[in-house]
Order: sequence, then C-alpha cells, then structure tokens
Amino acid sequence: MIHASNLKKTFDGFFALDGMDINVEQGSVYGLVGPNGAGKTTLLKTLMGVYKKDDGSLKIMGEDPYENKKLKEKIGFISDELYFFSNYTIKDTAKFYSKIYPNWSFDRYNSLKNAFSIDENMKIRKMSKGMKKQVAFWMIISMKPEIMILDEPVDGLDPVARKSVWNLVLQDVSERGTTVLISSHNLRELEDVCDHVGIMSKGKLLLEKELSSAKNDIHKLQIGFKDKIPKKMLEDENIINSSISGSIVTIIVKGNEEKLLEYYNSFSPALIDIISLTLEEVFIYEVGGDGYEIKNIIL
Ligand SMILES: Nc1ncnc2c1ncn2[C@@H]1O[C@H](COP(=O)(O)OP(=O)(O)OP(=O)(O)O)[C@@H](O)[C@H]1O
Repeated sequence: MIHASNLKKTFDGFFALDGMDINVEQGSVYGLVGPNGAGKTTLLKTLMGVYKKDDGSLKIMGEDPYENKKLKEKIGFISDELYFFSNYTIKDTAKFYSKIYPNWSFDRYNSLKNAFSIDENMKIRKMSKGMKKQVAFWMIISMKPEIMILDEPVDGLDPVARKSVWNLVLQDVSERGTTVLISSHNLRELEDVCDHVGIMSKGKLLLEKELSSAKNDIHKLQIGFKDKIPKKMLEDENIINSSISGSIVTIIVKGNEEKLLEYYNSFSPALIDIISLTLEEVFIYEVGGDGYEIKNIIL
C-alpha cells in the first residue's frame, strides 16, 4: 500500500530523510517510532505529497503522491498541527470535508456523535487542544479513507479519549481493511494498537518488525536448581543473554516456547518460569550490538 525506498528529502542541504525505507501493507496498522528530529513528520508530509521528495522511490497504492489530488482524496491525514477554519462549527467542518472527500459518510458522522460527545454546533475556536484532536478523529473516520496517516495523533488527549479513538480506528481497520500509519515517540502507546512497528532515527529506518512474530520469537526464562546450574544447558546457541544469581539463571533465548520448555526441563530444574518481554526488550535484544543506540531511542 505504501512503499518507499531510499527516500531522501533535504532542507537547505540537511538530510531530514536520508535513505528512508518503509513498507506498509494493506490493512495493517503500522507504528513509526523515533526521537525528536528523527524525520517522522517529514516522512509523513512527503507521503502526503506536501513535500516533494529529492530522491528515492515512493509509491502509495502504486502512485506518486506529489500533486496527486485523486490519490489524496483516498487518504485521511491528521497532521501534527491541525488546520481547521476556526470560525466553523463541527457541523460546518463536516460539510466542508464532505465536498472534498468522495467517500464521506454523514451516516457515519452522525453515528459518531455519541462517541465524541462534543456539541456539533460548537465553534472550533472555542475548543481545547484535546477537543480539536477529537474532532480530527471524528472527521477522518467519517471520510472513510483507504489510508489514515496520523502524526502524533493522541498527543493532548486524556486516557479515556485515547482509548476511545484507538477503539474507533481499530474498528475501522477490522470493518473496512483501512491501512493506518501512525507516528509517535511512545512505543508503549503503539504496542497495543499496531501490528507492525518501524524504528526511525536520523532520517533512516533502523528496524521494522511484525509484532506478533517479534513477541513470539524471544523469551525470558528464569530457571532455578537445587544444586549446581548445569553448564551444558547454557551451551544452547539460541541464548542471546544469560545471567546467574545464586542457583537461579535468567536467560534471554530465541525459539519456540514449547520446544524451549522441553529442552530446559530436560535438565530437571527445581523451577522454570517464562516471563513476558516488553516490546522494548525485544527490540534491544534483536539489534544485539547496536542495542545501546536503540535503547536511547525507544526508552
Ligand atoms: N521545514 C523545515 N525546514 C528546515 N528544516 C526542517 C523542516 N522540517 C523539518 N526540518 C528538520 O528535519 C529534521 C526532522 O524533522 P521532523 O519534524 O521530520 O522530525 P520528527 O521526527 O517529526 O520530530 P518530532 O518528534 O520532534 O516532531 C529536523 O532536524 C528538523 O529540524
């Protein structure tokens, strides 16, 4: 759905995108994580055709987005800075969007009134930052776009509103197969909603992962023995890291959970526990030697 490779974008000779690659498949919810200045907004604005790429290849639904009005009608964008006509009410804003987006649905707009519980006759200029964000979600879901591109979308929303907008987005994904690309500083926020995560730093993608496989591949085991820890057990080549404290060994190991338990149980431990890894830990172990770099980025 979204395919970019070796994408470059400069500002006065500075490479804000410096060989960026990204692949977002249809129906997936892709989280793009990176620190301040990584180039997330520049990427999203290039995808939206707001910026013209300097180099590399970029295709959205097989087309170049730059100055491509027809394509943009199929994409809903929540920018880091929201642009609304401040004198418009929500209702006026909905009418305005209905003329731009051919898939716009007033049925959907009306059905969402309860979900947002903001008076549709309220003027945008009277709204708080969080209320405007909610209006942005109300509009984008009513647009029924094929792709949603969301730049730091839940910044400024309280936890209840966050939960409610994520539910609406995920419901849209499951009902219509919408493709969603979300940028955020917060890996934890994305962990619950995304099926793919890309880590970006200095204009490049460091790592891209499918989350279900990421979490199933690496395990943390705590194994306790009454007597000595059998040395042979630690010769398993899938072990990424191990530490010993008294008669307990903690290991981070790659592989299938059932097979691992079978292997480690064969050493007759007194106890064996599988502890779930956080996504941050998975990424850190995954990049191995570069772990320090990634640690600074995602924690
Ligand atoms: N219009 C611009 N003119 C000049 N430099 C820019 C412009 N937009 C972005 N940059 C530079 O490009 C780099 C990437 O910025 P960008 O806003 O894309 O990062 P980001 O990952 O979205 O950061 P944040 O998380 O802080 O929003 C930064 O060094 C920034 O200073």
